[in-house]
Amino acid sequence: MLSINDLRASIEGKEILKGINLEVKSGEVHAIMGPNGSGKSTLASVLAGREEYEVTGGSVVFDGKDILDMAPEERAAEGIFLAFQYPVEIPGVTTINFLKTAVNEIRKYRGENPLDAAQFLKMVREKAKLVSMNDSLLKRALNEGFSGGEKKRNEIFQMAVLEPKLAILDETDSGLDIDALRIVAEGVNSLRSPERATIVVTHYQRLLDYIVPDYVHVLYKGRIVKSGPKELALELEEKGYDWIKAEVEAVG
Ligand SMILES: Nc1ncnc2c1ncn2[C@@H]1O[C@H](COP(=O)(O)OP(=O)(O)OP(=O)(O)O)[C@@H](O)[C@H]1O
Repeated sequence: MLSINDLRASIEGKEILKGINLEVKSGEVHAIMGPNGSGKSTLASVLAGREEYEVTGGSVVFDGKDILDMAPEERAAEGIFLAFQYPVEIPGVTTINFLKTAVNEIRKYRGENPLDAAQFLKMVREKAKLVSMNDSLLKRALNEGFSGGEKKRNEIFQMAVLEPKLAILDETDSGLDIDALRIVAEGVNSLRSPERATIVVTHYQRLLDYIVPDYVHVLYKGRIVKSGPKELALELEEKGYDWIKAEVEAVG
């Protein structure tokens, strides 16, 4: 589904990603961990097409198409969802209207008819139930005055409504409490299916107790320096990152 080859990216002339290689197949959940400043959020942002980052080499192929030349909206329409670390507030636009526009833009891109109000509401009610989203939040302006946990739930709800093929969750610095961890985990698990995949970027080993990943990767100095099964996250929790750093330095 997703094939990242020798991906390099810079910000303000500084190279942050120094040759990332990663294969994600449908049905899989991949966790990306690593010390502070290793490039995790940069990777998530580059995959989502955020413009501050300059891609200086490599390729990212999603469902057979190179996405690096696509605008973020096109990537979304192709089925990639990035839950932003700090979701934006849009005063005056309700969550539900925002989502209706987003869903219908994606349908248009795919050559499908837009959903009418009744069809959309029916779908939204089902999804809201799935992620225990409170009705009153849907009618409030997008993210305005939402607590951290409410924003998080809203983000996961957006993901449920948009039904992405690939969800990229960046939870490196989002201050998740136990409830928010559960919200994220339940959302991801409820969307787990053989046709979809998830990449979860996180510092929280605990999150991986709830979202059990198929693979764990450690990013360090802009490269994936170690990959392993879910047990690798436990080993990291116990031993920290120093042993991995030492291994990398020893190899040069
Ligand atoms: N806008 C920016 N301007 C300059 N440097 C940046 C910018 N954004 C990121 N960087 C640098 O890129 C490097 C990687 O940052 P990134 O946020 O991707 O790391 P991370 O692995 O997600 O870190 P953390 O675990 O601390 O969230 C850091 O050294 C950071 O200072």
